[in-house]
Amino acid sequence: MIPSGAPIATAAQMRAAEEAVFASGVSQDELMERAGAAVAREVARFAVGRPILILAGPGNNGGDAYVAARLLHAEGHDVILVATGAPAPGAAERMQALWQGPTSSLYAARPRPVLVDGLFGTGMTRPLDRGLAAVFADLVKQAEFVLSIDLPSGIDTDSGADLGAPRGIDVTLALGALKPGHLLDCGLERCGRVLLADIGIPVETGRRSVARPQIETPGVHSHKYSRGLVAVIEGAMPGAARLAAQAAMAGGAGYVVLAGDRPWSGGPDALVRREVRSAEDLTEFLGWDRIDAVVLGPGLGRDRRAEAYLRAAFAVPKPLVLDGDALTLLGGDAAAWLETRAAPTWLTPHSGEFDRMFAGQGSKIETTLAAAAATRATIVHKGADTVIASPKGAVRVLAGASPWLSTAGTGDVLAGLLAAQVVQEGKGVAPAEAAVWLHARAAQLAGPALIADALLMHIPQAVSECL
Ligand SMILES: NC(=O)C1=CN([C@@H]2O[C@H](COP(=O)(O)OP(=O)(O)OC[C@H]3O[C@@H](n4cnc5c(N)ncnc54)[C@H](OP(=O)(O)O)[C@@H]3O)[C@@H](O)[C@H]2O)[C@@H](O)CC1
Ligand SMILES: Nc1ncnc2c1ncn2[C@@H]1O[C@H](COP(=O)(O)OP(=O)(O)O)[C@@H](O)[C@H]1O
Ligand SMILES: [K+]
Repeated sequence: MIPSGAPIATAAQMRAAEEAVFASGVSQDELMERAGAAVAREVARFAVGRPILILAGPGNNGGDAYVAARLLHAEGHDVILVATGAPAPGAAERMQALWQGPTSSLYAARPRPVLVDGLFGTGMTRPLDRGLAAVFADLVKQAEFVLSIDLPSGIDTDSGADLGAPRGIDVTLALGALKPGHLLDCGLERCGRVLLADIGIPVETGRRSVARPQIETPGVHSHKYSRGLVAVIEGAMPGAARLAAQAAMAGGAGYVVLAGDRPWSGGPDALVRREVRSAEDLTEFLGWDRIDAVVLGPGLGRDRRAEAYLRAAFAVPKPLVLDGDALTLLGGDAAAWLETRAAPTWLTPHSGEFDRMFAGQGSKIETTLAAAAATRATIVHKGADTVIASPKGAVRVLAGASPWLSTAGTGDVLAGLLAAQVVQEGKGVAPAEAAVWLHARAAQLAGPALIADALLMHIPQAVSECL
């Protein structure tokens, strides 16, 4: 579990925020005392009297560990400290000097029921030494409860890449802000439950974890058109567009039209069908001024007709949600295509589609931000770590959604939900954040072994939790 609506800061942003705190007159020792006290509080809560082993590395993460050890020891806990190297001069060294309890060397350390990992935090620069990684993993395996200070040692702060972190950490206590490493890639599965400690470091950032949205109940003056009309375009695999259309309905659009030429008798009667057989038909239909947003791509196909539909949709100055095959058709030319658009666009690629469209290096947050800037579109880069990025640099991340979402059609549901939020919420990351939250919540309500169709019936419950 990840705290929602919390700031996300890189190692460099964290360092800058700490520097600002020091400049305001707070000493490094004072900040470390706060961090260590936050750690001691959580460890005491979870240890409930069991013996504690604390690992302290050579940097400030180790400094936090020395403070926590001292405070826990002073409270009467049974604490043994393992120092993995002499601390660098500065606050960490001073905190080490204040530790007066029992100390063990790493290789002589015996496992204890409670383990505190203060080896490395935001200063991890390279993979863990193999010997250290093995001992650390063994101590984790044999502990009953493990808490990592700030980040699991062996997770890259900015990307979540695996630098040798063990499995089995129960709680990670993030200090001051979440880091990308709590949310992305391997970090997502190694942190356990993430808690956030406020240690008085204000972090100014437009990057946050996804939060539950606020959704307006329709008012007395609302009517179906004022709540927004979503047009979903059918293609070669019509089931995908049907899922998107039904998700748009459940997500609160006032009117949903499914445009295509496939017979379908099974859908809700409230879903309006419009016959569209060709790109000319589509252009004519999309000229209807009642349409507030268009969804194109789920099950579209990649043939000539699909490409002609894509051109027709691009020519219309309406908010556009592009998913699935539409993204594959754009491919590496996405930025050039999107340059031609005046109305806002949302792209919802999974990582395969994203990689076909964009090159780029760095964390999932950095590559998604770069793609948003290049295309001037808001991008929902899906996966177990879903990253939303806007061209203006806003970022939202949702990590830890139900892994049962990894089944065909759930992305189509997200595209429809997104369009429903676009017609209600407007621009940028807000509708994407709302859609991603509703999608994840519906998946949680649907439970294990869900299929995409089952998500649909749980969307209203998810919406009701946002009113
Ligand atoms: N700033 C503050 O006052 C506050 C900071 N806070 C705390 O500080 C943490 C950040 O501290 P930090 O910057 O000192 O980095 P940290 O993670 O302890 O490690 C750096 C040391 O590890 C070394 N090293 C790196 N990778 C390695 C590897 N694989 N294997 C072996 N060695 C490796 C690296 O060596 P180098 O790369 O320089 O060779 C360096 O010696 C942060 O997460 C939070 O817990 C809070 O107390 C609030 C106040
Ligand atoms: N392991 C996972 N954990 C959490 N969410 C996942 C996981 N795998 C996929 N998802 C989510 O499921 C959806 C799948 O979308 P997509 O791959 O486009 O499927 P489709 O095209 O079949 O509809 C996305 O919202 C994605 O974020
Ligand atoms: K750590």
